Amino acid sequence: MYLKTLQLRQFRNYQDQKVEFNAAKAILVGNNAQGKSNLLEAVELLATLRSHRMARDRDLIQDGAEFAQINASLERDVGISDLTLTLRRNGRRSVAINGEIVRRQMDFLGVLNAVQFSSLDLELVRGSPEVRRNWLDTLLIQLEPVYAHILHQYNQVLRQRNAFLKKNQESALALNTQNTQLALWDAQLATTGTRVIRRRDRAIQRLAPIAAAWHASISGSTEILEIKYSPNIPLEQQQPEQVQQAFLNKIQQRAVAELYRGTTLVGPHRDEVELTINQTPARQYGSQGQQRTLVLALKLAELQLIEEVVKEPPLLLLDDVLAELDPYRQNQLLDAIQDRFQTLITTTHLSSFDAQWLNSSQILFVKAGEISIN
Ligand SMILES: Nc1ncnc2c1ncn2[C@@H]1O[C@H](COP(=O)(O)OP(=O)(O)OP(=O)(O)O)[C@@H](O)[C@H]1O
Repeated sequence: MYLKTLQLRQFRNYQDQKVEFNAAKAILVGNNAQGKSNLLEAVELLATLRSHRMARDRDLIQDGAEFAQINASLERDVGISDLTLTLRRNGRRSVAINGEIVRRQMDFLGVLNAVQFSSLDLELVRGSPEVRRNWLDTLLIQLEPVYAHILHQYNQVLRQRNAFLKKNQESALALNTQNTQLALWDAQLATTGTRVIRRRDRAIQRLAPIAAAWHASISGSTEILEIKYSPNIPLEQQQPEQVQQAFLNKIQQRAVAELYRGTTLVGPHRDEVELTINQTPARQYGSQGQQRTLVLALKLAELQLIEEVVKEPPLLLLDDVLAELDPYRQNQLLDAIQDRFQTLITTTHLSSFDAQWLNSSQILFVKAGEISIN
């Protein structure tokens, strides 16, 4: 797939800016805080309707404006699509394809695919389990757009169940585990949660061998990367009914603690994705360089897996990471990309690129929310 044009209106520090991409690689160069990452964030939003910066919609809208709009023209094997995402201060969003409003967001997801790689991704190794869950969820949204709906349903049930537990936490009418209202929430939590768990499991099963192969190739086979999905609900059985039963059993076991703490302690909101290198947890393993190798392997695996599933190469968004990789890892990445994946790269200095790369790239200068070609 190929992003031909991108237009940003009242988005972050862009007033109204249109960019036409004319090469498989575009390098966005500029000082800090000029709007380079903002542009990549706009593409990421079109791909996933999420921002890895965890921004709220009102942060994405230009200060003082009521709405922001991102518009893109995307070429795929099936033809050209025109994508529009409108963000409003009240949080309401609308999406359109070829000028027609799309009612369900999941019908918009999956048109544009992109893998984002920024220095924040080192948090995949060092950060909390929530960082890894968000990463996996964002990947899944692109592999199976219906997952966005499934996850939304689970989170809704979780919020309502939590509110119920909280409300009754100190109630004089001590809530007991036989409560019928609670039993209804339990059943819904188990049904929606099972859908989340099974999809996360399938995605990791497909991603893990690809990431391990990349990691072996970059590390010269001296290190073995293992990625293991470690669900909060035991997943020995694969059938949905069995997973649901295991879910309900675990709720029973933790019932007293849940009532006491007034919150849901069981479910995929407590899952972990374990990353180990040579059987040692990656966060404890080795240097920053080795942790970067791991993240690079994950990103290359994401690219490959999305390409396998959607049958077209996704875009790659490299936010200020190339300079952080040593020349060997840079070359691994550049070799893998070649001209197959359209790549948008941000940097503060063109000096970190080799001449061949510079010659084959479109160079765009970013200054205070404006983009120029020289
Ligand atoms: N909602 C907003 N309205 C107006 N300006 C905004 C908004 N959100 C962010 N900005 C501005 O965008 C700029 C940050 O841009 P961005 O994060 O893209 O930086 P960058 O060019 O990638 O630089 P760096 O190399 O530091 O990452 C800041 O000047 C910030 O004030």
